[in-house]
Amino acid sequence: MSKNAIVSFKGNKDINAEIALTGSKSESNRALIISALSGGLISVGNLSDAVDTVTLNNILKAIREENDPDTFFSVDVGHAGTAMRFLTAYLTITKGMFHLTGSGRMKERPIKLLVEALRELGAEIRYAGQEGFPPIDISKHFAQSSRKVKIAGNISSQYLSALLMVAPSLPLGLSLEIEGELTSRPYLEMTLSMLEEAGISYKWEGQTIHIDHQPFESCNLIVEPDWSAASYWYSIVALADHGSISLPHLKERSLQGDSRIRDIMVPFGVRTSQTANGIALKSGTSVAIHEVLNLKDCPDLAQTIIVCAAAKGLNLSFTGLETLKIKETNRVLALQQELAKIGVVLTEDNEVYTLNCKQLSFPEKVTFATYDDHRMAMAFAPLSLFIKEVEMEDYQVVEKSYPDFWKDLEKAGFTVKEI
Ligand SMILES: O=C(O)C1=C[C@@H](OP(=O)(O)O)[C@@H](O)[C@H](O)C1
Ligand SMILES: C=C(OP(=O)(O)O)C(=O)O
Repeated sequence: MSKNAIVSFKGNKDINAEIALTGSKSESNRALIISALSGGLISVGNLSDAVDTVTLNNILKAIREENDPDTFFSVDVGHAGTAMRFLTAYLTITKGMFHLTGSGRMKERPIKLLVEALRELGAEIRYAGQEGFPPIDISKHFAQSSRKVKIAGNISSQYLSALLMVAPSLPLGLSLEIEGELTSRPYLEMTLSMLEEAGISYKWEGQTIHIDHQPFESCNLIVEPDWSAASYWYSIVALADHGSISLPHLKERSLQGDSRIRDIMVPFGVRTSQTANGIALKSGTSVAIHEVLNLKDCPDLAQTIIVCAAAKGLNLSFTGLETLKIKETNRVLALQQELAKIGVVLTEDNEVYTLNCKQLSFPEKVTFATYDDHRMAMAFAPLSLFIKEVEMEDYQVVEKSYPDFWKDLEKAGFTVKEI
């Protein structure tokens, strides 16, 4: 049974705290797959506490412990998109027969392009439900028939990352041609950097990435703290009267594209400095933003930035939000519905999304729905700096990527009471 919580902030809006963020969910899930592919040669440090990572880790362990290739294995990833996509490719080349499924929402998140690419390489995969969507059945037979595969880049970079991680283990290697524009590019670059750290060489020529069949090298993949989680602290500092937050171990130069939050938040009045121990955020002066913000490279920051801009009454425009519709929920619709509760309208016109904050107002109490989406809860929580009582529905939803989010808010002076 899901539970709600009342989130509030009393006193002056002066915030001062040190917050130790959990490891990046994206880096962790790649590290787990790469380690599994290396046959244990590669170890992983500072793994994320995210439920998505715990789920993937448990699945990989259970598969490793089962050594009868004729056992039919049923695997449930819950809400974890990367786990679904990465496992689809990983299980294709793993001995055994697998039924791969997930939550109700996962069955609405497309997987067709990845399945088609794997079939082209020689995989036998069947849809066990609706064509193009999980659940899928993966047979034990895989004989690579081709090295080349083409895939559209505009739906999800996770398909490409999934293919690239298994590439060194494919007998013929892989030449992956990206068709059209590429969404979430930093995530693809993260995959290649982590493969490189694991001893894998690649060539990126024009639209094609080539990886030959090659062995992994022994190493320890250390996961950095999660920059997407850091984004909620940027929002809090941007909305507080005075904010000073230190985030240990976070590095400005990061594999994570969401580290762009640092530059995006400068005009929102948040200054970042590198310290001996990590980074420090401080509130400063805001400046007007005239350009349209393109979030194609960092879709997971969209909710943080849009809600923060709305609360500041900024009529900003955004592009690059198309993939938000196929994430944990239709995030565009969810934002529209919840922003309406503070009088803000988010319109969509030909892939340009614009905030209209003319009627912005903060009622004494607002109940926000979270749509099974951790980022809805975390993006709207900072509004408790303006709204006396924020009731957050199904507040534990944050555990997907940042289980300690509410505890950390309490450290910074917020009150979080389960009801
Ligand atoms: O590869 C990854 O770790 C991720 C890629 C992105 O997805 P898309 O490539 O589907 O945009 C991002 O939204 C997701 O949270 C994590
Ligand atoms: C989209 C996300 O995750 P996934 O696609 O891995 O479910 C997210 O964490 O915002």
